[in-house]
Amino acid sequence: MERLIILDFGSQYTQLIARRIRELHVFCEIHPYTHAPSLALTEDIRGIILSGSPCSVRDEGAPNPDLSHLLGHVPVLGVCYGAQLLAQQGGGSVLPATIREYGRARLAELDAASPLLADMHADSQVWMSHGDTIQALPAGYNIIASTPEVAVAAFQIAGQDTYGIQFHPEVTHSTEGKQLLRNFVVDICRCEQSWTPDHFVDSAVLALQNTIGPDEQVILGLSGGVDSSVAALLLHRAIGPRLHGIFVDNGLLRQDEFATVLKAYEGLGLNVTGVRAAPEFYAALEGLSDPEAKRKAIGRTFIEVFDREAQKVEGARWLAQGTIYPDVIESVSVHGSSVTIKSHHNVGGLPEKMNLKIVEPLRMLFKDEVREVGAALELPAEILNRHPFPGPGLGIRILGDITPEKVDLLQRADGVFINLLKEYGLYDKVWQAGAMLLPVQSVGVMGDERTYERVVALRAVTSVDGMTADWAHLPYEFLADVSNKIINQVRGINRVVYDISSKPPATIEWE
Ligand SMILES: Nc1ncnc2c1ncn2[C@@H]1O[C@H](COP(=O)(O)OP(=O)(O)OP(=O)(O)O)[C@@H](O)[C@H]1O
Ligand SMILES: O=c1[nH]c(=O)c2[nH+]cn([C@@H]3O[C@H](COP(=O)(O)O)[C@@H](O)[C@H]3O)c2[nH]1
Ligand SMILES: NC(=O)CC[C@H](N)C(=O)O
Ligand SMILES: [Mg+2]
Repeated sequence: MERLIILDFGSQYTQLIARRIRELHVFCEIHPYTHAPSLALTEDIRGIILSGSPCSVRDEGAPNPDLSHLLGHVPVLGVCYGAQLLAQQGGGSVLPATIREYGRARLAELDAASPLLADMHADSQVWMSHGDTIQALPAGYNIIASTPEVAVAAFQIAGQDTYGIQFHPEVTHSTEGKQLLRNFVVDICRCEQSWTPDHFVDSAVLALQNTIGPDEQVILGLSGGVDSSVAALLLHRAIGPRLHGIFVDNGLLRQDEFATVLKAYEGLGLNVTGVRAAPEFYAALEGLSDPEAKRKAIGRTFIEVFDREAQKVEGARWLAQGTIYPDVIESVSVHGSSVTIKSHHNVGGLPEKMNLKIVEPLRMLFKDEVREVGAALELPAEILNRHPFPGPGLGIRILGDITPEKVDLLQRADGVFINLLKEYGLYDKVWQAGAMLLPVQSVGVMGDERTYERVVALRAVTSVDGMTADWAHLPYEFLADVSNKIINQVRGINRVVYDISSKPPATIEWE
């Protein structure tokens, strides 16, 4: 299958480049830049993109992999740091800019004959984010675009399909960025744009059949969420009854979720076992209030439960999970220099004693892509459109330590919120919603009596892929209604607040 490789130098925009390429129906993979020297140019690799970086090429120890076996043999596009690196490796000079450029700039001159810039305009708005600038290009490197501030806004190495650009085509604020990427991917790399959800299904099923031995059984953690359900349908198509789904009641699910989810799976012909393990999770969480400690305890207990269940299935060799790309990105840094935001419960790896290998068919997909694949597999709408719900569940929505009483309180408040969103026809308009139980008590007056009870924060966001999000601008009448119903119906809560933070700087979950 044709693909592009993005070599990641640690830019915050690397994933965005991947998304933009995939929007062009071309598959691409992100690899840490350290893979560059050993990258073998097989026929399926149609082009390479070098990402930006928080480093400066002038820093000692800055990423500086050997690219000589790639340049001239396959189309290469260097973006920002990638462009600076190409210039410096060729013998040009990169220096701190007198004016650092962050944000909007306009191209002033543009070589209309360059295939990279075809159908772009000379005054095109581009987005910049750099402190270094390419002062001098090596011989044989030709400028193809400039801005009033930066002479080398784009260049090409003569006689090669090697390009460098100082601006970021992947952000939507670069108004013709998509055109530039299309020019590179379609005209220069000659990709066929054949990567569609149906194509993904076929190749994923084939890959699973090749990976999983003919007598091997697979255990799959199923949650009722869209990721694991889509993974289940793919695996089911690949290996049929050798797939064994396990849905764990970790005591941190939503109101009535255990029963409703098991029922939804009955209709899909999947073989799913429900395992009630709430006491085990509560025991593991006892006394813990630090968010990362709680996440790790929950992750560990999940593994213990899966392990026990796997031992009941003869021939079980694999543990499948619905891990998707953002889970991976936010939990593990690509090469040690970017920070861990949160440890997602499902990416910690397995203890060796478990003797199971991990299979994650959706590991390279973004959420909206998973939904497209789910639609191609005819996953019922109730699961397909379900809001994401994190594996650690209410455990990371109860700030501080977890007790069954707090879980019960939050389940009821959350239930009121979600049901009302559905009643008002707002559920499908927001990307994710839920309630958080705060470790705060406040004074109220109910029926002329003083109360001193808990606060619930409601969170609803709009998003495309969960990587960035805005708070949902829910109607005031709705907020008034939900606040009133929670306070009247859920004893123990006397105050409701609405979270109006975007991501970044906040995250969607509070822990
Ligand atoms: N209660 C559970 N029982 C079994 N496995 C679970 C449970 N919760 C989560 N998992 C496993 O962890 C993975 C990651 O969870 P995550 O919440 O990211 O995905 P999801 O639940 O499938 O989809 P969504 O993000 O839409 O909720 C799941 O795909 C599933 O394999
Ligand atoms: O399966 C999961 N295991 C986790 O540990 C986890 N933590 C966050 N999330 C979900 O990921 C998305 C982004 O969440 P944050 O903005 O809070 O990082 C949101 O959709 C969150 O609900 C998780 N999902
Ligand atoms: N966005 C980037 O790649 C920045 C590269 C380098 N850190 C600079 O400031 O010039
Ligand atoms: Mg989930």
